[in-house]
Amino acid sequence: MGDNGQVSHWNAPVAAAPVDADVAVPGSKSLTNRALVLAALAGGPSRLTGTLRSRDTDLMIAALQALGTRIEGPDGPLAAGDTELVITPGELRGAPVDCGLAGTVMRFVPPVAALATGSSTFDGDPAARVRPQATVLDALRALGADIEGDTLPFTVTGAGALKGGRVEMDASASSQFVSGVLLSAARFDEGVELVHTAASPVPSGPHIEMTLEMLRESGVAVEQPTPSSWRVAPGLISAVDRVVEPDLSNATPFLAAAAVTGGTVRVPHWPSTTTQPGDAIRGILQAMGATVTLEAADDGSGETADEAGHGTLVVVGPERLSPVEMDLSAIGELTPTVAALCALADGPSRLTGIAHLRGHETDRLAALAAELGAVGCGVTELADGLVITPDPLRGAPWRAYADHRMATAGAIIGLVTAGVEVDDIDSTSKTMPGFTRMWSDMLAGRG
Ligand SMILES: O=C(O)C1=C[C@@H](OP(=O)(O)O)[C@@H](O)[C@H](O)C1
Ligand SMILES: C=C(OP(=O)(O)O)C(=O)O
Repeated sequence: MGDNGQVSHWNAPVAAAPVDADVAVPGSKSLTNRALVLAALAGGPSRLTGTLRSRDTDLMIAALQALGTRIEGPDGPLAAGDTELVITPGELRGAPVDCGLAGTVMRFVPPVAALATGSSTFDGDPAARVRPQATVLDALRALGADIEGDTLPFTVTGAGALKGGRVEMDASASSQFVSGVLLSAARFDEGVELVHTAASPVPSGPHIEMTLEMLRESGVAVEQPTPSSWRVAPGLISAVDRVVEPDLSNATPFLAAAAVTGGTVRVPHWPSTTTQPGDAIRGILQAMGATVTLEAADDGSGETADEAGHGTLVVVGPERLSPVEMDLSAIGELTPTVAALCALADGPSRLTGIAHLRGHETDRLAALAAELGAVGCGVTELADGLVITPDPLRGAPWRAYADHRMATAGAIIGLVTAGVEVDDIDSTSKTMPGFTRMWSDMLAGRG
C-alpha cells in the first residue's frame, strides 16, 4: 500500500527489445537507517550525504525527530527531497513511533526509546503487527528496560538510562534483533555482551557486518569473541559524516532486467567493497550465465574501480538463464529477485536457508509460491525455501502483499510475460519511491 493508503494497479510493461540502459539507484535503506540511529546517539552533529528518502527512511527520520533529534536539510528545515541531512542529537524523550512496515524502525528504535525519558508507544501497518518482534523486546527487558507488549503495538518506558550487561537471545528469525541492540549498546551503562543461542548462525550475516563496521567507524569498541556473540563497550558514539552507498538490493531488479531480456544494464557508483548483501547479485547472475564486470568509472580519473572504491557494474544477459541451487540465508533480501530469475531459467532451481523470510513484509515463501504459480511456474514450497520449476508463463494478476520486493519481482516477470498486473506498485515506495519512472526510463533506454 502507498503512503496515502491507496492500492495502485500497474500493468507491468513488456520489454519490446533487450534493455540497454544506465540505471543510477538511490541510497541504501540499511546504511541510511543505521547512520540515522548512530547520528541520533552521537556526541555531536553529523552530516549524511546520499541519504535514501523513502517510506522506511522517512519513518526512521520521523521517529528520531519525535524522540528529540534535530534533523535538517542542507539549508534549514528538512524538505521532502533532501538527501543531504544534518543530524543534531538532543535529549531523548518518549514519543509515539510509527513503524509502518519497516523492520529497521521496529527493531532499531526500541533500544533508543529505552534510553529516553518517558513512554514511547510503537505501532505500524497491520502487516507489521504480525512480524517477529518479541526477541528484541525481551532482550531489552533483560537489560533493564520497562516494556509492555510483545508485538506491535507496544510501549517502552525509559528512565533516561539503561543498565545493559549480558543477554542471550535466539535471533534466528531476524538479524535485526542483533543489530538493534548493538547499535545503541555503547550508550548502555555497562555496554552489552550479546549471545545468539541457536545452533545455526543468525541469518543475513552481511547486515550484522554492516552494523559492526559502522559502529567501528563511529569509534565504538565492538568485538565478536565467537561467530555468535558480540561485545560492545560503554562509551561515546562519535559523530561522523557519511556518504551512503547506492542500494544494491534495489539495483537487482534492474540487473535482472538485463539478464532476462538478453540486454545490458549499467549501474554507476557500485562500491568495490561493501557490507551490502546486494553485492552478491554479481556472483548469482554469473552463475546463471550473465556476463558481469565492474568497470572503472568513466570520470576521467584513470583510476581502476578498486583504486576509486567504486565503478560501474555492467551486466549483459545470456541467451538462456541457467538454473541454480543456492543457500540464500546470508542474503535473503535478494530472494524475490532471484526467484523471478529462476522462474525464467531453463531448468529447476532450489533456493534454501530462508525460513526467516516468512517474517518479512509478508511470508515471502508463500507469496512467491502463490504468485509464480499463478503465472504458470511450477513451485514447491519447502519449510526453508522454494523449488522453482519453470514452465511457459502466462499473464495474470500479481499480488504484492504490500511488499516492495514482491512488486519488483512481478515487474521482472512482466518484462517477458504479457498481462502481468501488479496490484500494489506503490508498495515500492517503502524503499524506492521512483520505481515505475526508473523502470520505464530503463525500458526507453534513458539513463
Ligand atoms: O538490518 C537490515 O538493514 C536488514 C536486515 C535483514 O533482515 P532479516 O535479518 O530480518 O532478514 C534484511 O532482510 C532487511 O531487508 C534489512
Ligand atoms: C526484509 C526487508 O525489509 P525490513 O527492513 O522491513 O525487514 C526488505 O527490505 O527486504
